[in-house]
Amino acid sequence: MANSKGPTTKINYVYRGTFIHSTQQTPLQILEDELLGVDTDGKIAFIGKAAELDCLSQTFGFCPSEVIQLAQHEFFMPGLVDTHIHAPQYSYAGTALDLPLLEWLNKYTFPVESRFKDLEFAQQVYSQVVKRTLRNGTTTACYFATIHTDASLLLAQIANDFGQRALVGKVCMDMNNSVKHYKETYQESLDETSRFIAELLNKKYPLVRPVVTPRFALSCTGALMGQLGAIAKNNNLHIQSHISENLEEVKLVKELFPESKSYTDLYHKHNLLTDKTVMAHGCYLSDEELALFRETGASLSHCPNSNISLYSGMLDVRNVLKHSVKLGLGTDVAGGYSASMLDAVRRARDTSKVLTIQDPKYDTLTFEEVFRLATLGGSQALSLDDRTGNFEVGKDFDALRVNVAAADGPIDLIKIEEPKIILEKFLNLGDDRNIVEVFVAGRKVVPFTKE
Ligand SMILES: O=c1[nH]c(=O)c2nc[nH]c2[nH]1
Ligand SMILES: [Zn+2]
Repeated sequence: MANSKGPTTKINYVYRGTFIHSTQQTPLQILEDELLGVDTDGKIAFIGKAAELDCLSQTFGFCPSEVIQLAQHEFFMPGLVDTHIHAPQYSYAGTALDLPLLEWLNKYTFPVESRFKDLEFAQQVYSQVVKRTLRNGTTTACYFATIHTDASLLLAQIANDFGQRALVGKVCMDMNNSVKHYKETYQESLDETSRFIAELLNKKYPLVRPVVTPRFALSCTGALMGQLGAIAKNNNLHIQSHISENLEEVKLVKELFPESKSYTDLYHKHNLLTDKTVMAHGCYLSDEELALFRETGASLSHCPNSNISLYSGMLDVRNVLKHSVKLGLGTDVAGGYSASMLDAVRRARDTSKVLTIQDPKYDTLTFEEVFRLATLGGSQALSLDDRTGNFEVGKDFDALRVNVAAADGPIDLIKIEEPKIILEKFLNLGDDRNIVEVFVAGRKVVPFTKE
């Protein structure tokens, strides 16, 4: 509906066609033959019926002849939100999928991440991952970088240059017994985290923010976790980490921190669970732990490709939702082998179906619900839902223009289909060839204007 207050800024452009998004009330709202106007600040100024064109054009001061009409098989959907992705690991995505988490970290991840001291290497990989994810419709990404401050700042700069909304974390780890050169001292970790935050905030990038990033409990001393919690609190920052991904990890955390009631309690004691915290995985959380997530407002990132690829486990998403814990989807590159959030959508559905195979009474997630997790759910999990996640008036226009019938694309349509079918086909069969334009905060960022 139109903004009753009328225009405060000028309209930059108006699209006419089908808009599909989720709301708190419904996982799938299909708006057919609608008009959506974006103002010069990149915000959604109005959304209303095309039949009201004359009225809207007068209220918002745009010219009806400048309205851009979507084609038959096109629609707009909100940008995809990747709530958990390791940018440096993109360098080996699609390989190294033969080991469970802890062995995988020691054999592949830590040696590769240690190379990001080299800024030229970082520049190459970070440009690739930002471009690849944007092209695949990730308008918001929550990135882990490495322990290297300057390379992490470079990732933030690249995201800003390409116009991606991003949270960027310099990884903190003062414990690593297997790859000894890939860790910091307690003091280095704190000093470099403070430098990272100060330098990144000083850049005043409009869409890129720092996120405090203790890697996980097995990489951080209690003292470091506690201080990182304090830094996040003092600067009102996001926090990200991993939790309860793999049974061996859970067992070791219990042995290393016997005074804590649970893995979740350990993070809670160190001030790491806030309403701006996102924890990846959570496959083995108890109901009591989920209740603590709910109480603190912390969220989970479900990374189904990674959970299968690293033999970790399967998250019971239905139970997480039942506990009213905020939840988004993540690719978790490179434990997850695909950088595309469309893959995360498919794997989330597959995992839910496997749970139903194991227990036929299990209530499988619908494609509509998974669509919501990949968009609005992700924005809620990152506490960015006041800015993005769906097509509410006042939010930034973060959107994908999708053409399911794109020439040379992966989808064959036999006949004209209704929008719901078209969305389902795109989610299950589509790829970047179907994503003809990507907008972040109203700016067209795909196709790229620079290489
Ligand atoms: O999937 C994961 N990827 C990682 O890099 C990592 N580090 C700790 N725990 C982790 N889990
Ligand atoms: Zn991860």
